[in-house]
Amino acid sequence: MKNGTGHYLLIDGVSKTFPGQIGRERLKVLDEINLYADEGEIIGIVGPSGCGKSTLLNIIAGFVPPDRGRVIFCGKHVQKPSPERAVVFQTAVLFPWLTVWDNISYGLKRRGEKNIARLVKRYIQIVGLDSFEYYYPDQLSGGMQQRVALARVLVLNPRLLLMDEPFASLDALSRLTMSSFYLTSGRS
Ligand SMILES: Nc1ncnc2c1ncn2[C@@H]1O[C@H](COP(=O)(O)OP(=O)(O)OP(=O)(O)O)[C@@H](O)[C@H]1O
Repeated sequence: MKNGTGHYLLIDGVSKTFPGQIGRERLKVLDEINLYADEGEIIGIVGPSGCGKSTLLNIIAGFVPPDRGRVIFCGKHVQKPSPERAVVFQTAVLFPWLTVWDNISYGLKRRGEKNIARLVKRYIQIVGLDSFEYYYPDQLSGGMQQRVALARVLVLNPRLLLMDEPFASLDALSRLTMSSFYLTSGRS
């Protein structure tokens, strides 16, 4: 879908500073960032540690506001988080008191989705956790937890998927599998 600006996602002159150390001036992290993406596009943002990649992602997600500039997604000014813009973090953020199955079905239930069991089963299979449906997060390895986090987000079929080095805790083989899976995954 295009919007009034002609872009699916538009990052328009986004700047961000953070307080510096006591007595120092503010830390300029993002300076007039412009970027746009069309539907279906995959964009990777690379840069040295501390250059502001996560900060930009957090602004697109609506977790933090920019000092200047704006983010427009599907014609709407981003001002807060939305399930339309899902985020997978570097380390998995799961509900520790819920099983794999319940972590993945949580968002679907809240949304009142039908066919929850079919969808959850499918995504558990895709991320290769078939025999672990009833395990709790602390019974899984870091990479397995990350796969649950990915399935939990993808099952909701978000319009925008923001990933902050989500495969960092996976081994090379799992990383390959996960990348190809997420590129080809789509609700049917
Ligand atoms: N809440 C905050 N308060 C103060 N400074 C912050 C805050 N968040 C980020 N920063 C600073 O902003 C700069 C950019 O951080 P950010 O996490 O965006 O970098 P990054 O490019 O994602 O780094 P990495 O690749 O190491 O994860 C860093 O200097 C960091 O210290």
